[in-house]
Amino acid sequence: TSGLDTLENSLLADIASAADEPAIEAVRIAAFGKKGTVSEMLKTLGAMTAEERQLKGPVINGLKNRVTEALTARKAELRDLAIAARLAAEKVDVTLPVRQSPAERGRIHPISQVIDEIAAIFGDLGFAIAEGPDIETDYYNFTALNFPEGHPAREMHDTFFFQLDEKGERKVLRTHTSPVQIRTMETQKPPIRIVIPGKTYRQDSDATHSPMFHQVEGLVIDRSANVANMKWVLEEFCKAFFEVPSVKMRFRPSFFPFTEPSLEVDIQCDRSRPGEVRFGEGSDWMEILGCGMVHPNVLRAGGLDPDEYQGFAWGMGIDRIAMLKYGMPDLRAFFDADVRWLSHYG
Ligand SMILES: Cc1ccc(OCc2nc(C(=O)N[C@H]3CCS(=O)(=O)C3)cs2)cc1
Repeated sequence: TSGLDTLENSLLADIASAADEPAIEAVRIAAFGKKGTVSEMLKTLGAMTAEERQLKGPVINGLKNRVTEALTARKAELRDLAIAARLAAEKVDVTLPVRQSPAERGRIHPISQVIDEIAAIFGDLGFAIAEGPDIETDYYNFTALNFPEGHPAREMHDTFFFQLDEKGERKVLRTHTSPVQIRTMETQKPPIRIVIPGKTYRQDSDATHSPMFHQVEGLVIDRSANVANMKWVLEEFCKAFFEVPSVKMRFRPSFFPFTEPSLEVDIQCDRSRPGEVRFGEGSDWMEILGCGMVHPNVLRAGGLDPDEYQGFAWGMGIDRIAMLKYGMPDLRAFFDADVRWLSHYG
């Protein structure tokens, strides 16, 4: 039976040296598969005489049992080794400090940053923040602001109109934040000093115009507010916002239905370096806002007597100013909600 011993020793050696589960499975197949060495051995029992089988049977079965036992034990050992290896590989050290990857931190949108800055500057000048509805009536958005019937701004090419509502009222997406000033005059006794940041909507869309954009308007109403006061307030704002000790401003005559006189304001800037704008210096001019003395019809629409009260107002587009301040090429990037872009400016 030396042949049997040799076979058993070589199988046990193969089992012991099987390094992983596929290897031990290969040994099992070599021993107990269809053409397996042990399977073949067991088949020879069938062809033996009764006496022969009596003799060899227990020897072959003994070999089969010992090899099977060794296989099972080694399989279990290899399984445990594989599990231990995975546990080691996938170990997570929960005591490690949190990774501060930038993407995980939220960002304040540049427009919101600019609104906050502007609100803070006027807050320091004694202004309150006022807000109002984005969906406005035709009355508050146009009529109360002295827009005559048939004024082009009332047309569809400029303004988003809603279907007539159940009361036959024409609703619009507000084209400026001015309706809020009317609503404030109706509800608050002068003196009034408010700024109104907010979303405004126009049928406009190209590299420098988005159908939804942001404005900050302001209103001062009391018994003596005049153009000189207006110029001072606007100059203080520009110095603070553009962070310069002095700024040259140019007031050009203009026209708006809700102010008389109306002015447009440029500030001095230097655009000699391509793609860069510096304020408070240079020989170039940049328009940044419009302003004027509140028209008497508008005071009346707010329920005030023009012989008793007067005031001034202004309006500026934030998106453009933010672009200037942060040096952004295209307005549309503001609304793409591209995290990489936002985190660059956040
Ligand atoms: C009751 C009331 C009375 C007066 C008012 O005057 C608001 C004003 N706005 C402007 C102005 O030039 N605005 C534009 C600047 C760029 S923009 O974003 O397109 C809007 C001038 S005076 C507002 C409300």
